Amino acid sequence: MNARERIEQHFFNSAQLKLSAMSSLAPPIERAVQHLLDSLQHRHKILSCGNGGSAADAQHFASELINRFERERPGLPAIALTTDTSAITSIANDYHYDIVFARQVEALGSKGDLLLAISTSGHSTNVVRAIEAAHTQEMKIIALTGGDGGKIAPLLTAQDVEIRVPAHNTARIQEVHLLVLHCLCDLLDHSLWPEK
Ligand SMILES: O=C(CO)[C@@H](O)[C@H](O)[C@H](O)[C@H](O)COP(=O)(O)O
Ligand SMILES: [Zn+2]
Repeated sequence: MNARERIEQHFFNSAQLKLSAMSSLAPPIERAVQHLLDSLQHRHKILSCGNGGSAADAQHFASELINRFERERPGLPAIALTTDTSAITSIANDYHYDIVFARQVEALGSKGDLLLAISTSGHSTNVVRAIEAAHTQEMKIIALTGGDGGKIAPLLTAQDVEIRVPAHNTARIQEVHLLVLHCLCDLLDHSLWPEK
């Protein structure tokens, strides 16, 4: 394949996955919005985490809540657990990288808050540990996963929501995760501030 063909293949595969995943992902996305609304309407907050590209997604979502998505509205409470390099480096240095998010969940999370946990494989140990810590704090989970859901899927309870992209390629899964996050932002805006 030449460069042009490779580019076209990426566009095609990404678009095809998004369309084929639409009907299976819409119901868990709707449930996730209900969880977000429940937390935000009761003045609780959203914590988000992930590694690599998913760290960027966790920050992307938190910034869209704190600042804005497409509509003028008040800021919403969200904290990306990927941004405080002093906290992350000291936790990893003094204890272990596996608990960089869990420690922050213990410190910042409380009952009624939500954890947005993002892992394309479902196998990142620090995300798994964050979910366990969130359950201890009586927080619900919205998990964005892929593949077979990895170690995250069996950890989730009936109170949680898993939005699992039916694919195995990390980049393709991330591309759908970003679309899911934008759906969540849009639905939140339209539920909390309906057009008059
Ligand atoms: O963005 C990419 C690949 O597209 C990478 O940075 C990727 O996020 C990293 O390898 C992550 O460590 C993968 O973690 P996970 O999605 O399996 O939890
Ligand atoms: Zn990436």
